Amino acid sequence: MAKVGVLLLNLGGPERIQDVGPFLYNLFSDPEIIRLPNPALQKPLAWLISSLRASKSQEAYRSIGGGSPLRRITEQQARELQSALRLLGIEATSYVAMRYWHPFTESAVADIKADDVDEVVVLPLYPHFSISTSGSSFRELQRLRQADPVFAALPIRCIRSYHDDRGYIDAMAGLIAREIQACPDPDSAHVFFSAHGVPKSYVEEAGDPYQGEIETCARLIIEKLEATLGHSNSFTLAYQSRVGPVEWLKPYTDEALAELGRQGVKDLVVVPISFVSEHIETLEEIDIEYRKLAFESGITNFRRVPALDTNPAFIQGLARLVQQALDGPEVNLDQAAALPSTVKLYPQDKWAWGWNNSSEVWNGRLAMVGFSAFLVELISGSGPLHAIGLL
Ligand SMILES: C=CC1=C(C)c2cc3[nH]c(cc4nc(cc5[nH]c(cc1n2)c(C)c5CCC(=O)O)C(CCC(=O)O)=C4C)c(C)c3C=C
Ligand SMILES: [Fe+2]
Ligand SMILES: [Fe+2]
Repeated sequence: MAKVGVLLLNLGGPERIQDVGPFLYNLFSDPEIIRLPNPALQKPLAWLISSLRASKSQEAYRSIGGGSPLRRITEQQARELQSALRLLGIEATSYVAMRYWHPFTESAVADIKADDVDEVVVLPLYPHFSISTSGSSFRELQRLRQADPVFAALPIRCIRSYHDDRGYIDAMAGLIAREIQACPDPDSAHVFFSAHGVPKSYVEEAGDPYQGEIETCARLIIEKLEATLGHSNSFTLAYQSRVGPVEWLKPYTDEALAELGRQGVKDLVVVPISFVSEHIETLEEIDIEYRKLAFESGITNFRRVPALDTNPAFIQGLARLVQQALDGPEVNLDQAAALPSTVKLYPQDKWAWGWNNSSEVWNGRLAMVGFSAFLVELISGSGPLHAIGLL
């Protein structure tokens, strides 16, 4: 029987307070997270942003016990999935590959090679594809495959996303239905989907399918809820966890909560939709920050639906996805990371006079260089602005 390696992809999280700075540096070093026109600026800017953000992030991780539970939960999911697959008669071993913290993707690949597996199924723990999450991990794996002929020779089947998969949708609807039924008047409970946001330009310029997949998923969950409960609940979809000054997908969760409060909504069932594990954004941002905001806005009953974690229906659904992938054709990493070909990835490099795409790009590049030099001078305390007395 073939030995199957199931490679679970996730983001990773700092396990101790002292890991927060280096974890943030790894995250912001990724061009799929901050898209800069000039790669030479990536590392200095990552250092700068991680240094500036570290204390705020550390405070958030302190409030949930001093570190992220993501590794522990992902490893539990991996063990349970492995058992479910073995019950289906598949000789599977699961491996965890985190993008920005331990266990890193390289170490998962080293384990796969050491175990002599015959083929690999790549399964992101992100049901919805985004350039910034599954896309980034697929590309990281592609780099490792290109550098390693032994890994490159292994047949690979990638699962790109499963936002509309029955197993996943039904597991989510099951958890949400329990919270709706616990409300004093289940018919009038308002279902509030809060998805992790991404910058709007990812969707509108780079063609990230993320927003479309989130919207489809929310609709399918609502349909399943109606079929299960026999009544329809009103719902909102909003986006949380915005970072930085650019515009992200809207509506923003905080603004949408305040609006529902103004409209007189009292019972709210909050669904963390893009996350399959508890982590900082559910335990701190939703449970502490948004709960407080909701109460201040007049919402009196704030029920947060738990993340799927090792929910048996969810794990069964993942096992079926792996089984289907094994029965289907090979899907390589390029196919899994592909975006629609008609979209603008980066504006053209060609120089042209006038107020056009090219001049906008060059203005942006010059502004970025100037801004970075300014920040470096601000931190180092010396440079041309100090020399002429402006700083
Ligand atoms: C669907 C899930 C996620 C998307 C999409 C996503 C995009 C994205 N995230 C940042 C910035 C940060 N993310 C951070 C942590 C973090 N993000 C996700 C998931 C998605 N991110 C997870 C699972 C985690 C780990 C949480 C944990 O428990 O440790 C952080 C660090 C935490 C903080 O300081 O807030 C940052 C920063 C961007 C910029 C982005 C899209 C471009
Ligand atoms: Fe994130
Ligand atoms: Fe956050």
